[in-house]
Amino acid sequence: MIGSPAALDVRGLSARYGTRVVLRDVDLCIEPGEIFGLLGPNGAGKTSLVRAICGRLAPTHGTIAVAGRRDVRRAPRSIGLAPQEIALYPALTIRENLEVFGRLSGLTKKETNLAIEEACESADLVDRLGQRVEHLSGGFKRRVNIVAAILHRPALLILDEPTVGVDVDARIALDRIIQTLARRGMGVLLITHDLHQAEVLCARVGFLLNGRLAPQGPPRTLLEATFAGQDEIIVELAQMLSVDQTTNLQQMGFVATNSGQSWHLIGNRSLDHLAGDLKRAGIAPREMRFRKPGLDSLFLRLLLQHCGTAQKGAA
Ligand SMILES: Nc1ncnc2c1ncn2[C@@H]1O[C@H](COP(=O)(O)OP(=O)(O)OP(=O)(O)O)[C@@H](O)[C@H]1O
Repeated sequence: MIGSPAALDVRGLSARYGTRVVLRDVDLCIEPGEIFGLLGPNGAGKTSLVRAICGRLAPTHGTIAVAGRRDVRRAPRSIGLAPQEIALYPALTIRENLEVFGRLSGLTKKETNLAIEEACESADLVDRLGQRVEHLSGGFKRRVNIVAAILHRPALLILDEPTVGVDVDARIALDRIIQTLARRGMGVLLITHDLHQAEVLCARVGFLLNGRLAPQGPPRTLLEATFAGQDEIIVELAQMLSVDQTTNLQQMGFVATNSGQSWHLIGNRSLDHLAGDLKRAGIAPREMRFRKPGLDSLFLRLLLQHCGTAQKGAA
């Protein structure tokens, strides 16, 4: 892959719907064989970025190249897109579905059959080709959804929430398939709300907030730069807090997630010391634990910073 152009090279991309700016000066490069995790809250602009990459939203500024080509609409075979909604024909078998998608991608019948064998080998679907999609589990439907997107061997595979709604075993199987595809040289843009999946799978991740893609980098590097070896203390509650107790927790530096049942604090503090502070505030935790901060901790911090900036901007 040395010498191959980047699977995706986005530079200074801005885009808008009418007067509403949705992407702001986005830089994003994905090398062949690299899995990049695109993270961000609802409405951040992830779908708009995918639409721009696929040539369906015109940039106001900046450039997009897929596998070295700037005119993506003339090179649709360079991109494979597996949408979040399963886009398959339920009454057809896996093979029949894939034959339709192969032909739609512009492959001949012979090329389609070859591609089906090869892609189904990677996704461990060979023994199931005769099964009707409506009889498959959610995890297997998601596998077929991915295979349908790669029959034409795209340089860039875009996966929009590929593991949403599947159980843990199926998720692990899907993660392996994604890794296999990357090892074969595809650049993968993985859009996910599953921050644990992103941490395990992605060489680099980027946070999209209000149309800006920053920060981005390897998960470990981002976490080290933000938290510098500090611990995260998580306090789980089983009680409703009074206004005073909530204020107390916030003054100790805790922030709430999970509808106020889970409180998080970053810092090197002793559990005994904290337990004393909580007791004095009349708070009896169901559980207290330490862990190393993960991408979910970083996501929470970025969201709080973003909300703070947005509130200051509005004031
Ligand atoms: N066709 C459109 N016209 C006008 N505004 C739009 C259009 N599509 C999306 N938007 C707005 O652009 C912003 C970004 O939307 P987008 O769908 O790209 O976000 P997203 O990160 O994909 O969200 P989600 O995770 O909910 O899918 C949102 O505020 C959305 O309301």
